[in-house]
Amino acid sequence: MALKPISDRPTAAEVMQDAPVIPVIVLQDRAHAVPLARALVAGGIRMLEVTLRTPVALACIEAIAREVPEAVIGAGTVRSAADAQAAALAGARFAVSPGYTHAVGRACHELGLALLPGVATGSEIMMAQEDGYTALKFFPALQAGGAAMLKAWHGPFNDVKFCPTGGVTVQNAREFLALPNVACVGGSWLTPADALAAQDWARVTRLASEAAALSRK
Ligand SMILES: O=C(O)C(=O)C[C@H](O)[C@H](O)COP(=O)(O)O
Repeated sequence: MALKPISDRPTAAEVMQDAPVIPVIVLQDRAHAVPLARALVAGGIRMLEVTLRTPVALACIEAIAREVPEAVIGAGTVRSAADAQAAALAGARFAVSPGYTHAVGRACHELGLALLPGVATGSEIMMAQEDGYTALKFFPALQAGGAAMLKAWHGPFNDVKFCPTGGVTVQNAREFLALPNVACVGGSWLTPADALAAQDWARVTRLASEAAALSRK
């Protein structure tokens, strides 16, 4: 299947629309970054979020940006302006944050870095909207109210699109993806720690293909 070309600087909406799932990746080993990214791309998933949770995360982002041009690398767990700057410098083309602050919003805006800000309440949605963000991550999705919460938000916030993340699995993804205000979901299930440790890239490709085939409304 021919994939659509992606701009150098995708918007947050473009990041969310590319595939039904954004993989949330935790890398412990710099050597895993490139083969893992290639395995995901081979399965049809190219918007990749590497979380800034490990000491090798920025080096992994840099390696993927340099060596896997078919992927669009993003940084997750962006919690400060400094995180956003480091991610952009490493080559990240989008950022995902677990919560929202004006400082993170401003930094990403100034860097020209697409941001999917994390929100879990109406007030946080309003803060992000005030700063011009309308493509948001709902985190932690399952724990903060799940699909029922998104249905309730669709009334007052019907101009916002969400990427629910946190507790999403291949089993419950369909329920989220069927909602009109969900553009995609995020999750770590495509890149299980044991598959990475075993360097079982074929398993990652299978999980990615299965995720890429999930249907959206
Ligand atoms: O690291 C971050 O920036 C986060 O916001 C957390 C992740 O999005 C979730 O940990 C993914 O959740 P699971 O798919 O349930 O593992």
